[in-house]
Amino acid sequence: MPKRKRIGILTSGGDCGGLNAVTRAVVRRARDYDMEVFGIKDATVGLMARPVEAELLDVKRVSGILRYGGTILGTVNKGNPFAFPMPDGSLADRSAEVIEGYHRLGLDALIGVGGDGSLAILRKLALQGNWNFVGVPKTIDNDVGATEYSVGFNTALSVAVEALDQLTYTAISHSRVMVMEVMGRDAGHIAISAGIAGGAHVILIPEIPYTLENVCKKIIDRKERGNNFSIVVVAEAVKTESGAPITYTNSLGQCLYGGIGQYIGNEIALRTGIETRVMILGHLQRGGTPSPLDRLLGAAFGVAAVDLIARGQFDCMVAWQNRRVVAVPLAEAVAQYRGVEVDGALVATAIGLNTYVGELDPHRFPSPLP
Ligand SMILES: Nc1ncnc2c1ncn2[C@@H]1O[C@H](COP(=O)(O)OP(=O)(O)OP(=O)(O)O)[C@@H](O)[C@H]1O
Ligand SMILES: O=P(O)(O)OC[C@H]1O[C@](O)(CO)[C@@H](O)[C@@H]1O
Ligand SMILES: [Mg+2]
Repeated sequence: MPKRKRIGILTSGGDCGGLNAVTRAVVRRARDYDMEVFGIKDATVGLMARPVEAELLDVKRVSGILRYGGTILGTVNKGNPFAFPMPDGSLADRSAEVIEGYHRLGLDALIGVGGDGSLAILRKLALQGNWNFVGVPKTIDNDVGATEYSVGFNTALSVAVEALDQLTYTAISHSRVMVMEVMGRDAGHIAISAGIAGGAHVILIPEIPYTLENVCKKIIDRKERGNNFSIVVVAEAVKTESGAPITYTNSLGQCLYGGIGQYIGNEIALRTGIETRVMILGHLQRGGTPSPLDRLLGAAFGVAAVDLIARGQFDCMVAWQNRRVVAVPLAEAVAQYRGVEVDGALVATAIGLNTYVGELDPHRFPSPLP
């Protein structure tokens, strides 16, 4: 009897809604091809461990998990195997151990569910180690190239909009400005989408420069027109007006985003005299019940990823384009960082709503229409 094909699946980078929907779909689809599936624990960390940390997944094991937040497989967003932090503080190239982990497990192919950072690392490992690799894009940041949507973005967006709705009530009751800082790493996708859907009056994203003068002018104009409150959404990677990034280093020496909301809030209060409060939405955006759309996307991507393996199509990523799942070369997906399109429909929509989104050509009259 021919040996059953053995495939692995791992999730890497920050967790997000919909990861378990991918895992479940992979296991269910693999059954159709009589492939066995190993779930690798904590991404490259599981492949580096000896014995390799992985569990055989069957349909029963993944039953019901599409409702759960997080990932049953565990994940990492630190410890790049090409520059792995060692106990003595040095960085070591441990890629060979990770590569060997794939072969020790006897895999015929691997599905890596990751964001831009993870997919770039996994592709490098795959090329170096002769892995048969298929990528699935996931990240709340929605910044993976070549796909309109990544798994997890929609859940984060729902959380952010719900938060904005709640902040609006308290802003109105107290006649305040509320500033909400959202995640997104170096892109403003969560901010622009949540800002529009949550009715924000100012949306600041890293892709568009702004002036504090015009942020405050918008808020004062609203007050003069009888609006006692304003809502500001700011993406974590927005810089100060003079272009300085705001990050902090925690006690483990990790450099993280966080704090631009406070900077913007302080400046608004100082310049307008209006009481202002700031909220950092933080990791709430990553968790919680996956939205229906992320479950759908995760399911479609999981099924398609196994189909690609069955067809022997590797070094590619499943992507959502024009209402379909397609396979794109992984090189293409990781080559282009996908920020918010300054000339795109969402920025045009925000401008059409008279939202301040930064300093764009005042003579342009953009429309969401092409
Ligand atoms: N073992 C690992 N596997 C993959 N990426 C890792 C690993 N360890 C550390 N990283 C780092 O994590 C970063 C992942 O970047 P990032 O946090 O953007 O994650 P991602 O995969 O893009 O997903 P997300 O953006 O949703 O967290 C990479 O830049 C890489 O340096
Ligand atoms: O979980 P950590 O390490 O704090 O990472 C936070 C980062 O991860 C993300 O949630 C996903 O990339 C970013 O939006 C955020 O900057
Ligand atoms: Mg990323």
